[in-house]
Amino acid sequence: MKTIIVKNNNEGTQKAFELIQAEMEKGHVSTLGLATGSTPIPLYDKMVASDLDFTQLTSVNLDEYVGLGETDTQSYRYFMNEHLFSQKPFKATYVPNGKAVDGAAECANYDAIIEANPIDIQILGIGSNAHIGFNEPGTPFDSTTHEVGLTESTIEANTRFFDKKEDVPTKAYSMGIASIMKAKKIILLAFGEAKAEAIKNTIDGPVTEEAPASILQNHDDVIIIADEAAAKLLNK
Ligand SMILES: N[C@@H]1[C@@H](O)[C@H](O)[C@@H](COP(=O)(O)O)O[C@@H]1O
Repeated sequence: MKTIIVKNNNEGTQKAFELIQAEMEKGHVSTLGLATGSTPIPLYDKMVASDLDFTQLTSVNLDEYVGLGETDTQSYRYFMNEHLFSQKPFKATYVPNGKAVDGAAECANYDAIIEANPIDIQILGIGSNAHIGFNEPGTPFDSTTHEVGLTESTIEANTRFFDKKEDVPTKAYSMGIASIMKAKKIILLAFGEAKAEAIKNTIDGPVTEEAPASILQNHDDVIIIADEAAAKLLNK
């Protein structure tokens, strides 16, 4: 696990962009694993502003709210279309279908998509309880795509994107931890003090299902880019 501590979000975003660009220039990227949340927005802005060509690449996103579809402005599909895909076309883009009628079939279908499109670089944010994707504390490390009941703290944290808390979906489909771990390279971004405890548990803590991101200690190509605020509790 490599940790890069940067001054701020701007510097961290630039680093992440350069890493992606370098891998693309080496011809190492066919599939990008993408994340939502506010953290990667500046990275997507940079990708949009760049002259990188994604038309030969496939993207696979981590998660989607159960019940929300492409036209719902809070869906992760809408988010990705808005921030990236409508401006930088990809060959194919995958996000779990929140409107699927048969949840189990949707999860199996998404696993098949991940299998057919091995992820070369996975971008991750992190929840304040160290969740990755929507894999909340307690999620088995051997999980594949599954339906998740969101924790109160995650619902609370995501309320800012909705008019009111009651509008936040209580369930989501998420790529599992085992699937995330199969990505060849993982870049996790963490900015701001609200992520400090999660980053400490991820890097310095034991590998435990109580801190889902701690499993990344067992992956051989993980780069954590944290700003000083998110890194402030780390052992020196
Ligand atoms: N499912 C997403 C995660 O993928 C994301 O990492 C997290 C943190 O979001 P933010 O980057 O806005 O802090 O939010 C949601 O829970």
